[in-house]
Amino acid sequence: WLKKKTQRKLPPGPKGLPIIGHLHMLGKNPHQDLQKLAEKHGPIMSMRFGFVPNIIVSSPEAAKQFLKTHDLNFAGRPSLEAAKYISYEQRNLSFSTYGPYWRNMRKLCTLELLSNLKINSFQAMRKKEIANVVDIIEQAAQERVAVDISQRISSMNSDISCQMVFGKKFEDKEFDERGFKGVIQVGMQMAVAFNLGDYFPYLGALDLQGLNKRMKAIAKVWDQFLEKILDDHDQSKEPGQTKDFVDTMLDIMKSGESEFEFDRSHVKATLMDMFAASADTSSTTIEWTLSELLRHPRVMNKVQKELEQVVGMNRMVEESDLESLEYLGMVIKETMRLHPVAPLLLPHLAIEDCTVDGFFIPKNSRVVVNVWAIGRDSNVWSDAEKFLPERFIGSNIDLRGRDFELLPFGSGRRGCPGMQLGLTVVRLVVAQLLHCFDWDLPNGMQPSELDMTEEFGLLVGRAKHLMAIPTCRLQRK
Ligand code: HEM
Repeated sequence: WLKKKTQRKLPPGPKGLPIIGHLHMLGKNPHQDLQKLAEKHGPIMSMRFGFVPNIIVSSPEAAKQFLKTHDLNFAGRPSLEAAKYISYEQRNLSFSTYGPYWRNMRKLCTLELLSNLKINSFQAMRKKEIANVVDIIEQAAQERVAVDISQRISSMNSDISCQMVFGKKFEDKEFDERGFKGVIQVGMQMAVAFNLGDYFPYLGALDLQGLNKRMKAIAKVWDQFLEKILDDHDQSKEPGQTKDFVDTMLDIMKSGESEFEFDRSHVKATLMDMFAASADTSSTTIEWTLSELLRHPRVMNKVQKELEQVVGMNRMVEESDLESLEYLGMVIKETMRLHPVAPLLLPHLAIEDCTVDGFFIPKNSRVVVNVWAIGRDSNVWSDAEKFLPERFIGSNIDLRGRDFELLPFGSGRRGCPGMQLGLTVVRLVVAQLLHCFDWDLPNGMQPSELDMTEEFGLLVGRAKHLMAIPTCRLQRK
């Protein structure tokens, strides 16, 4: 047994320190630090953060091994302190452990919220929300003032997600003195904060940083809000009224016919998950796309020319136009290659011991796929650091999880179930904003001067808000 054990070859990795392992090697941007380390130690790298073994995956071939060949074994999720406190003991979809509950809940969400049929049923609502933003930007265009694109897009997406998931949108004042967005942001910040308990499990219960206490407090505010939504749905039962996602979840819960445990806490965890997973992912991708377009006026003009040809200058963009906007599709792919909003995906967990590429991967290792590093790998992409949408002309490479060199939505069992919805919103908003307006950077800033610094968090967005001055392009009737 001893011989067998010592023969097991772990993936290579840097030398760690006692107790903390390799934690000291991660700075403000872990995806960038891990990329540099992988260049030295290889695409399957072994590291230890505190007491927790991690496997860092940084090439398309290696990603394929973990997310396709051995997908089933790596479909677990680690139990993180934040997931425990703000997602009802991991009853949500994103962080639930792999098993029948996760499978059934994923099926339910796909069918009741994320299928093409459901996505299309919210088309009119999206159109209205985007038209509201276009109105506001038109006003700014008349006044020749800069628009805070980051803030506008984020709040519009939050309204779109609210209506899809909760059935209506909310005013800040309906929530707490910090406002709707404010409370969500506090929760998100705590979720990504460095939590000792995630790396030294025995310390978790001691809550030395006081983080768990603060997370419990924010979870309470969330819970009251979600309870109110469930109560409102329970009370407004008018015959013939169309059912929304909350109604459907409540019906299933009350019927008692679900094949899995399903009470109020499961409903609340899932609602919150769907909201959190859908709002900021799309808006951050839109922000990066517009940033790259402002830095590359040639590309921006080309997208606008395509819009002129496909849509014409007499009307706004409709969702039915999106499939014909081929160049726009390439621009989105190129943006997601350079700026995947979840650069390390969500952490996966090895359910059993496994051998990958001759390396032994112990059970319970966390698997981190660095799709940011893969997207910028010069062995995979020529001129990897350049923004060149034309690289996709005549190429079959797609971003839906089939091609492992481009994985902004992950791949396999745990791949993003909201991809179709996300891509619809991203393409529609970018197309509409470029069709209705020309954009200039404020204060005579040159395109090459636009700051593209990233800020690492639950998602990786721009460190600074994107500001630009609009000029009306389309005469709206
Ligand atoms: C541009 C938009 C989006 C991007 C880039 C994105 C990206 C991702 C990524 C990278 C993952 C992790 C995959 C993994 O761990 O292997 C993920 C998971 C997930 N996404 Fe998205 N996403 C987007 C939009 C959405 C939307 C609109 C929803 C709808 C509610 C959604 C729901 C989810 C859920 C529930 C999971 C967890 C799946 C599971 O663990 O089974 N996402 N997404």
